[in-house]
Amino acid sequence: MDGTKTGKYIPPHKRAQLANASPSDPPVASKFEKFLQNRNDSASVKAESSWGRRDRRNGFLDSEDLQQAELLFQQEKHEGVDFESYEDMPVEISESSFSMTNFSDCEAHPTLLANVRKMGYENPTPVQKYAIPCLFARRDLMVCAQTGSGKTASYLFPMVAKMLNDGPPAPHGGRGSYPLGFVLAPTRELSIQIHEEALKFCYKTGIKVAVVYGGADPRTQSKELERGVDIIVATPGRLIDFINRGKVNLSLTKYLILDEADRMLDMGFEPQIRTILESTTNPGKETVMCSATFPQPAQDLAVQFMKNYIFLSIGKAGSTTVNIIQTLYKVEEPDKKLFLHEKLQNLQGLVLIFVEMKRTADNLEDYLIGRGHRCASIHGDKDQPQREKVLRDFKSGKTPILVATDVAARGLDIPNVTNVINFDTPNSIEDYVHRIGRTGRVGKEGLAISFISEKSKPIIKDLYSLLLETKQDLPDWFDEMYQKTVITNRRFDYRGRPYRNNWNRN
Ligand SMILES: Nc1ncnc2c1ncn2[C@@H]1O[C@H](COP(=O)(O)OP(=O)(O)OP(=O)(O)O)[C@@H](O)[C@H]1O
Repeated sequence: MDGTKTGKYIPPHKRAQLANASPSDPPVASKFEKFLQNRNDSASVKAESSWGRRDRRNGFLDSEDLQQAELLFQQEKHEGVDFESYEDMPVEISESSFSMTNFSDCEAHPTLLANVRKMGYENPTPVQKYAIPCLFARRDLMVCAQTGSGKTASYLFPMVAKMLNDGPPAPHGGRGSYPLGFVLAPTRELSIQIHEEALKFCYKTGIKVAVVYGGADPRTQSKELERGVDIIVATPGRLIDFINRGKVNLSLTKYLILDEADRMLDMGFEPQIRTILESTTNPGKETVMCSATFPQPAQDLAVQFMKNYIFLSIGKAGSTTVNIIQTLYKVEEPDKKLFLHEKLQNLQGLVLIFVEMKRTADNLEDYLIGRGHRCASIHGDKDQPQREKVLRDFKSGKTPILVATDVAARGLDIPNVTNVINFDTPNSIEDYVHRIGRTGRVGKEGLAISFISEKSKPIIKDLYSLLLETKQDLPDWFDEMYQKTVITNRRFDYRGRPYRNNWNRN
């Protein structure tokens, strides 16, 4: 062993450096001790599981991760959480033998259970009660459960628990990261949020989590990957980038999770997802796909990547929670801005306004600021630091009104969003469900307002069914609009009679 007078090991790449050290440099031993001292000051915490032992820092944990998790624990506020409304929801599960009542019912490491308590989770939510035991049984799972019902924990908790129970894998000898698990999400902001959740579940366990997404400096992300990461949260494009550059290798990956799976499998993302899933070669891999909406074409595609999977649906698939009051206003396009300005006078709390185009987001932001509102906007043309700042200011209430395109429609969990406004109606009912799901989360109440105009036609039929199903009040004018749309859409056979199929569908 090459070492110093004190017998301490010096890695080869440091030896030349030390040989050239100037006389004013402190002696090697004190330099090393200083390093240890600093490390002990900032991260004197050792991992509480066998995952720490293989750590290059002799089991000491990454101080930044610890500090971030501690900060996140402090921000946890679960007062007012009321899952009663979820309790009598119909549960559809393809195999009925899986359910649990408490987090401690399953074989979970004490550190993980302590983390769950620190997060303020007293009992599992309905989706967690069914999904967690399925995943402990090492089955593939397709989950469809309402927005804000706790799907993130339903896959993170069992993944971390199984990793802790199995212990770290044998050293692979390769360069870069060989993650045991990954979570893919469609937007950068959602990846950041899932990473923060994962940091809390992994607190003090020694399991290293990282997030990689587009728009951020790839060098910082790359350095982190080089040091070795156990769970990667990622947007698909950036992950593929790192796979191609040899920074990530998925040959050991066992836990494959697609959040917002229907979005990930639609035309925009499907080729990237295929590339990623096909580079996972571990025969023991387990796949989870989840979303609040899972239309049949997406399910048909999802099954291509799953084996012997369980299907779990809580509440009516693709529907919204009854905690959201949905209100419609008939407003013609030129009047929408003024109408919005007036509506905003009476709304409290955080208000999220959805528009269809980036340009509209900018225009509307300017208009509302001009009218004295504290407002910002978020969309795909803003650079990433700007996007993150805008979201931080919104969450903190500094700018309580946020105009957004669909980049903010899925997954974002922002407490106190009391109102969602569809300034422009979305193109599909799935987008509508995700958008309004930014309010009324974890059993809280929320209000969703939609401006309906001539341009809303493509969604009228599905919206009508959804509103009926969720027992919302339907204004007469909307009923008429629906009837008209149905009649216009009816097709006729050569004798001028409507097709039977259309009659049934309508
Ligand atoms: N068991 C629990 N007890 C209390 N709060 C919980 C529990 N599980 C999750 N939560 C909280 O519920 C909120 C919503 O959870 P989450 O974001 O996972 O919902 P989701 O189902 O993924 O929603 P979406 O479909 O919109 O992505 C989060 O703030 C989370 O911390």
